[in-house]
Amino acid sequence: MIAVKNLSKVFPDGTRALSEVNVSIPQGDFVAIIGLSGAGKSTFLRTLNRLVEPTTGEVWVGGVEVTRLSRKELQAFRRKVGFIFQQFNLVQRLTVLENVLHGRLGYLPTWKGLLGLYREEDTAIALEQIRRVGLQGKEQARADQLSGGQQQRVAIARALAQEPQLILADEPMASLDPRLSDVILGILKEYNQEKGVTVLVNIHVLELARRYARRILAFNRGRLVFDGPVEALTLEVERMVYAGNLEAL
Ligand SMILES: Nc1ncnc2c1ncn2[C@@H]1O[C@H](COP(=O)(O)OP(=O)(O)OP(=O)(O)O)[C@@H](O)[C@H]1O
Repeated sequence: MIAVKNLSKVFPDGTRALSEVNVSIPQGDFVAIIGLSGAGKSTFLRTLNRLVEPTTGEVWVGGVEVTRLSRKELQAFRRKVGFIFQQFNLVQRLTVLENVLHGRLGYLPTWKGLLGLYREEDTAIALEQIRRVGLQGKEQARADQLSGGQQQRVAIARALAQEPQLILADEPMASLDPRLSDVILGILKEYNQEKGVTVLVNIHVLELARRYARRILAFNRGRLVFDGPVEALTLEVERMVYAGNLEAL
């Protein structure tokens, strides 16, 4: 369960990216976050694990007040949150397996992580996630030898290897061929259904949001303007979400 209360973010240059956002999301939901470019989608997602520090308000995840955690506690919390970036964020010179094993670092003492002293169990989990994303046989390939779609699948496998309670994905298809969107969202959806792990994903293509999500959060200029099941996303609501820039659809 995620609960966000009166969340606002004003960046140091004065840009107000989020205004008084209130929302609660039950465990196991699959949520698409939509809105025009600059609406605050990415900022919202990042405040949930404090990659962006909120200016005011509270974020609760699974009964923990994330906004009150110390640096050390935050580190432990992030172990349970898989974050998938638009630009993959892999270590290019390392292999697929080594990158996915990084998802296990939070489970090891730092010195063992630095020396790459993973347990058998960590390797088994990493290999299982590599299979899940369909990259078996590529374990020893270097990340920089892979296509963009394959690299994003490695990034997803790394996030899943964390055995996360929550997955946050910031437009994970945005830098890929549109035909790969179904592959990426399909993997996240399957994991969500199988494990009951909550997934929040920023999607700017409305049709994809409709197809995969159970619930939609829509932002417009930093305000949450719609929060409901996908069936309630009528044309009227769409107009409000994309107000002032309908041609962007
Ligand atoms: N570090 C920052 N400093 C100042 N302003 C920022 C910063 N990051 C984001 N913003 C601004 O905050 C607002 C919300 O940005 P955000 O990236 O959350 O939007 P978005 O909906 O994710 O857009 P996109 O779909 O283009 O990624 C925008 O006006 C953006 O320019």
